[in-house]
Amino acid sequence: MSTPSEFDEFSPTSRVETPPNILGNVNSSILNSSIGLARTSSERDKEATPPNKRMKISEPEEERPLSTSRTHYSTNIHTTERYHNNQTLESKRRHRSELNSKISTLKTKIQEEELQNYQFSQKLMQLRKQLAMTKDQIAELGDCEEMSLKSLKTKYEIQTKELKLKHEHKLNALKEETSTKAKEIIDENNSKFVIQRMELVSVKEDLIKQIKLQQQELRSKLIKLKEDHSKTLNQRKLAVEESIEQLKNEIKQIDEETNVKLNVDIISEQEKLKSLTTENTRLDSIYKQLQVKHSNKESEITLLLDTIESKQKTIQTMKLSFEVKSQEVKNYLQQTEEIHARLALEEPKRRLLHNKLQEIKGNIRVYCRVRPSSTDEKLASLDIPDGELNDVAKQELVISKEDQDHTGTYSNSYGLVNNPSNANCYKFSFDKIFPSDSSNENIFEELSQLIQSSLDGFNVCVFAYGQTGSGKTYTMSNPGNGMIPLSLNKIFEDITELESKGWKYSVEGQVIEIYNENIVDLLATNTGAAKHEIKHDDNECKTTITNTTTISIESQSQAESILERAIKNRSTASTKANDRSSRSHSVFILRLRGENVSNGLKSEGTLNLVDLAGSERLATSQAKGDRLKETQAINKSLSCLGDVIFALSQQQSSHSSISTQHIPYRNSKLTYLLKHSLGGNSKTLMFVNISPLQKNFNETVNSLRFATKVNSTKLPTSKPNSK
Ligand SMILES: Nc1ncnc2c1ncn2[C@@H]1O[C@H](COP(=O)(O)OP(=O)(O)OP(=O)(O)O)[C@@H](O)[C@H]1O
Repeated sequence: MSTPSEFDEFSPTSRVETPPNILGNVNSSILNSSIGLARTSSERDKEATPPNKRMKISEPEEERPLSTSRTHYSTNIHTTERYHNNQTLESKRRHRSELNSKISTLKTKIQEEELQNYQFSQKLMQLRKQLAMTKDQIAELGDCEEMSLKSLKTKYEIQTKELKLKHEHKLNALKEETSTKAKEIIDENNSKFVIQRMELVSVKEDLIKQIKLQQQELRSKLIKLKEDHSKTLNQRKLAVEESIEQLKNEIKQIDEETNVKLNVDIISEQEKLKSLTTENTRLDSIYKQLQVKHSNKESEITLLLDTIESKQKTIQTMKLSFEVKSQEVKNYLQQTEEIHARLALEEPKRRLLHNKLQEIKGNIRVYCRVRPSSTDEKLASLDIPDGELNDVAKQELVISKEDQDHTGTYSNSYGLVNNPSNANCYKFSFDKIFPSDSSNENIFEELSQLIQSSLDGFNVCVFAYGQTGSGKTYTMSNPGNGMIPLSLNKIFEDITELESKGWKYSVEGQVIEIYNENIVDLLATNTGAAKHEIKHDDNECKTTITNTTTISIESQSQAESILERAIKNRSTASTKANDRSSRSHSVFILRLRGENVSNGLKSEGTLNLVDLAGSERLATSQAKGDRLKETQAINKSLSCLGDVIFALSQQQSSHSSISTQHIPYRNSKLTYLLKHSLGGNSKTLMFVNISPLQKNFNETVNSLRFATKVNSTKLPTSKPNSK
């Protein structure tokens, strides 16, 4: 793309706007002349020659091939084709004539153009000539200008010189004039100054006179002032002297007063000094006394030092004897260790003997416990004839519905048994009978041996049987001294004792409740109704309950808190189901696993502590609805318990060590759970709790009958779960 500046140089507008001055024409003529120099001579000739003479226009060339083609077609092509060809030829001819006319008009146009060009070139030449002329004129003008300039210069110089001269003349005249004027002025001023000076001198003299007068006045004034001042000074001096005198008098007075005071002080100080000297003499005497004491003490110290020396000697002798004693202790300890080792060796023997003793006592033991009465209600007659053992090593209990005066004890024998006519009089015999005044601790003495058996690897089952309110829970779970807390106490005591014999024990606990033949986990943290199934390993004589909480018990205190938790959970359930605790069996299961690191012996025993549901009969309880269902479930499970124990006794009486007799464990959840704690490898203790009240007589008799049935059973000789 061309820039506007390049384009504007040749545009018609730029030509119109350019002013037609001489310089512009000169430039264009110079331009044209330079262009003219660059052109060849032939080109210049062409420009000089008119275009119509120069151009040679040739005829159109289509004419010639048309005549040759026509002769060619006239011989070879068909007539119709020729007609068509003629037609086309005609149209082509017309077209050619049109074209020819167009060409001729174009030619005339070209000629016109060339003519115009020629005219333009002529004009250009004229302009070039004009330009050359103008150049010459300019040169002439330049020369003229130079000449005039020179003349002007000389003129200027002459005029300047003339002017300078004139100026100098004027200046000189002015100078002279000014100097005369100045002289005149100076002279004038000088005369004025002289006059003024004269005047001033006279003024000065006047002034000096005045000053002198004033000085005299001032001097006289000063003398007067000095006189006045000396007078006042004298007066003041006198006044000051007077005041000094006064002050001196005052000082004298003060001096006198101070002297008096000082005298008084000196007297008092002297008195003090006197008292101090007396004190000093007193202290002197004390010091003397102390010196005496000190000498006494010194003699005491020497005595003490002597005793210390003798004591040190005795310490020395004691040290020697201590060394001898410590050696003896070491020997004793060694002996103790040996004894312990021997004890560990003797332990299996001890276990065997202990078990034999338990067997002698009976693998099923029944203890009867009479609850104390707390009301004024009528009591039945209960007689425990002095607690003596009968010919089968049992204690007897005579019970009669006969009225008894409320004496609070049952130790009297009424001779009721000797009266066979008395239909309401019954005699029972058990392994042990605990009267109402027996404490839980007394009862536990009998149970503790079975705890030892459970640690030795036997399955032990402790029941509390009896009607509601007969004291089962009190016997089993009374906080602090129930059979369960005391058993736990005993277990942890024995475990620590057995540690010295090389035994290490682990204790696991579960607490469940059987209510309406359903198992409830009393240690569960969530209240969800998990299903519990009882499973047995008959080879290992082990029983497990699915989905129940098993807690590893490390200490007595932990065991107590577990028991508390179970009791709390049981009471919660009880509240929900209207005193359910009386109508459910609760079972505290303790698994005791022991291992002797010295001899590799292992033992595993289970201790089941069972608080059975109240055993009252349907007729007595007159239960209906849910209560009836509960009572039926209880009765069923309790009678199943009786059946199982009976079957076991039958098995025992057949003298068969191999289990051929069917034992109906499966008939109730309770018996099925206690399968391995009732038969075979087990020891059973049943507490039959009875009420002393006359109104409970029938239930008491029933309980005693059930207990008698159990007591008559002897389980086969058992072996511990030891490996
Ligand atoms: N030997 C006893 N000495 C003192 N109080 C006792 C004794 N035995 C029972 N009691 C008291 O008698 C009441 C009933 O006892 P307990 O609750 O133990 O009976 P229970 O047989 O467990 O009854 P339930 O079957 O309803 O659970 C309780 O208040 C208990 O403290």
